[in-house]
Amino acid sequence: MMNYTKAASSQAFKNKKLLFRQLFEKDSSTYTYLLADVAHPDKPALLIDPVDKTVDRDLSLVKELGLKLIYAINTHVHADHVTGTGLIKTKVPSVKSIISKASKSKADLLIEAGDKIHFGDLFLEVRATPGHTLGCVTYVTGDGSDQPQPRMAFTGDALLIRGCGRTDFQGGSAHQLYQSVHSQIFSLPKETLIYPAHDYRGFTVSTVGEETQYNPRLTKDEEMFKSIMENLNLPYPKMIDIAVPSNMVCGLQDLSVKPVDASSN
Ligand SMILES: N[C@@H](CCC(=O)N[C@@H](CSS)C(=O)NCC(=O)O)C(=O)O
Ligand SMILES: [Fe+2]
Repeated sequence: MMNYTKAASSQAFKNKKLLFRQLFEKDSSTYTYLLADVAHPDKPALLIDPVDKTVDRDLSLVKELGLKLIYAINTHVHADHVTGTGLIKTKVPSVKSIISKASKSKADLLIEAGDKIHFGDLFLEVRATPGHTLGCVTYVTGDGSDQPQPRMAFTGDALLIRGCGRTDFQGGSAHQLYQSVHSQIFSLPKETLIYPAHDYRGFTVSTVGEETQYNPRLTKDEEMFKSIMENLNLPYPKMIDIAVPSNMVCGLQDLSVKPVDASSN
């Protein structure tokens, strides 16, 4: 009894380090995620997939919670909305923008599979999950007894709840997406929480266990998956011609401030 109580309270303490908020932008049905290590004196924080339209809301929340925003991160070059990462840098210049090297975009830090993004004593691990776009990555909270449990996977558009990202533009490939999800996401522990970049039906969170059992696309074999993806017949995102070129430069195309190119540092 004593041991159980001690173990349970110690686990709860470990989880208390992480402040987590799921935020929503309604026009593009995009989720932005705020994470911070609130046990660290600086309360360092990061935002995953902020949207330009909701940057002021997100920065107000960061301020109200007494956090120090250090990173503004994208899972991929979005096609349906303009990222807020560049705009955030114009308002909080110390923030570093992050995107994958494989996206061929500009940002302060260009990350690759296996990289770790540290904020305080917590970190995100980078997993390459191409297929929706060539440069898609999934960010997974750290593995280890001092990291939040269960782990959380921020899958961008690679894996959506009971769905997945389309594969018909931006270097998309159904074969690649199938392999990415199975090898990099479905291989995580069943209790891992899935937090996607979008939901169009009101879902907020899933788990690896749920998606391996109920995802109507990714539970099929690869040939069936490819056939499903070829027949989605989705209209192109309304903003694609504005969003993609803009997101290649952190959403700053129409502003005078340009982001720093990490490769020139
Ligand atoms: N109607 C929306 C775009 C909807 C869309 O294409 N969503 C993408 C993710 S944003 S790149 C997607 O992959 N959807 C998969 C699906 O099965 O819905 C707009 O015009 O912006
Ligand atoms: Fe996308």
